[in-house]
Amino acid sequence: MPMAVDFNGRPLHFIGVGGIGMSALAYVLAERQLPVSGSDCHLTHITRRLQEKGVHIFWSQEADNIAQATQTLADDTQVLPQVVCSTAISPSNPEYKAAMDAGCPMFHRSDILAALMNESQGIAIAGTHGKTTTSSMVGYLLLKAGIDPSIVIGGEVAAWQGNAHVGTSDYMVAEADESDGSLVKLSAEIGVITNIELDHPDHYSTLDEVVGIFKHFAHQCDVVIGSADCETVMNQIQPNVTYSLRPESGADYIATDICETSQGTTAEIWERGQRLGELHLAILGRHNLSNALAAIAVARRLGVEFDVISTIMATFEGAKRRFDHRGFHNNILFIDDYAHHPSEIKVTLAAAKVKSTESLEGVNQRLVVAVFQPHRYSRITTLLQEFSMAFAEADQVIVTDIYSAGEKNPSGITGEDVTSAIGEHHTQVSYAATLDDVKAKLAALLQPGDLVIFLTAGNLNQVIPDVMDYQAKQSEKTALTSV
Ligand SMILES: CC(=O)N[C@H]1[C@@H](OP(=O)(O)OP(=O)(O)OC[C@H]2O[C@@H](n3ccc(=O)[nH]c3=O)[C@H](O)[C@@H]2O)O[C@H](CO)[C@@H](O)[C@@H]1O[C@H](C)C(=O)O
Ligand SMILES: Nc1ncnc2c1ncn2[C@@H]1O[C@H](COP(=O)(O)OP(=O)(O)OP(=O)(O)O)[C@@H](O)[C@H]1O
Ligand SMILES: C[C@H](N)C(=O)O
Repeated sequence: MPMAVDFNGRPLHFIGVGGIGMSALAYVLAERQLPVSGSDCHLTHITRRLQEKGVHIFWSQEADNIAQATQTLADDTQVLPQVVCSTAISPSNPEYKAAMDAGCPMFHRSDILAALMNESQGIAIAGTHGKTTTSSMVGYLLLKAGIDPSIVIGGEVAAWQGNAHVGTSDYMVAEADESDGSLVKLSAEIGVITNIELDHPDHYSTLDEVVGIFKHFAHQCDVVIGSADCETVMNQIQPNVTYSLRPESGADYIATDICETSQGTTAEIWERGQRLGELHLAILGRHNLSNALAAIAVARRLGVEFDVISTIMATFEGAKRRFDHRGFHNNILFIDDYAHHPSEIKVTLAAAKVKSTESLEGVNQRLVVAVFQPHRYSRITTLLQEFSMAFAEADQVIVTDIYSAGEKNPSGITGEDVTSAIGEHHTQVSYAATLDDVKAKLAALLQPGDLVIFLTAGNLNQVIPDVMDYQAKQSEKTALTSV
């Protein structure tokens, strides 16, 4: 029987504490005044936020951190920390090895999440795509509706200034990640499954293996809410409650009269054949209307009236890096999006196309320029054909080299291979290997009126401030010369 996590005062030490999932858990436990420490090979605003919460952050990741994280009690008793690891931490990591050698109780991130969920009324949001967005919507909806759940998700939301919130109710809204198979450790009163596809060939060889994990998770949920627009969810999971963008689906929750504009999406929402009312979303994309239907189904299960739901959802601004408006300079709109799978790229470029219909004074043509940073050699190698056909809605495509995400590259695949594959189906595609090459290419390419969307789960979005700054200067030059 694996050792239970001790939340009664024994120290916890997170290796990879800056991770988007790890940091959310560290935040919640630090908020509970537990002794929490951690290390990460990258110190960011996320580790700084933890430090402000009282988490002891080590400046580097090394074996000695374990001894330093060990507490010495009054009678000189040494209390070894409970060590929590991200999947990103390999067994060769020096701090991991030191913890093992010292005999520390070892846990995975998912063990901590499962323990927190087990002591809560758990609402777990799973699915290959849309977990962060949907869990953000559910958290926001319940928070603003006065239910005040705790929230631990894989993205940052302005409403709670980050990826975690400690609520006053027994409810906990959690993003349930399937990427490493640890989803099977989670159980919940309500489970949501948005869709099921192969996205992590680093862990799964076939779609069937992915389905098996979701089935295991679904059996551990009292109620499963699933998308009727995903055949695999419907055929393999048979959710108790369904939602769909297709009225003919017969789903429990459907959206009709869908109207997408550059300012947002409206739809009529129905619950088991009864009209609930009109929904307006400020965030674009049919995929986000689908995510919103899942959130509505959760809120209705908790007894929230639809007029409250629609009022709150109209003010939801989304999660960072998900169709995230970064700025508007020289009549060019800059959007940052986390899409890193062909299905995600398709739905996001469709939303970008709608956004580009927004009329701009003095501009008669608006091009969608997609800058794509392929993510994980394993994903690109396995899904290259699907990636090659995912960019039809973009007018121009720039492809960078592949973001490794810590992976090795046994197939030797490169960003140039991705560029060539997309080029089989798209005439306006080019390669910009490095972030500096991207800046140079955009300086030459972008025109007033363009909408440039950065598709990245890696570090490509680091270029956005410089690119916007360049365009702002261009705008000033134009203004001066036109005087
Ligand atoms: C690897 C993994 O399982 N990552 C998943 C996990 O986050 P977390 O466990 O926090 O992982 P990280 O965000 O990837 O962040 C990992 C952190 O670990 C540091 N590091 C990494 C290596 C090392 O040697 N030393 C070291 O310190 C590194 O700097 C980073 O801050 O849970 C999140 C919430 O569900 C997922 O979104 C996330 O990405 C899944 C896959 C996806 O969405 O598909
Ligand atoms: N329901 C959906 N179907 C398809 N794509 C979606 C959906 N929702 C969001 N996306 C796209 O996927 C990207 C990632 O969304 P999000 O972070 O919410 O999903 P996730 O499941 O947490 O992702 P991951 O686990 O891969 O990090 C978004 O930026 C958007 O491009
Ligand atoms: C983006 C996703 N977290 C991955 O690591 O593949």
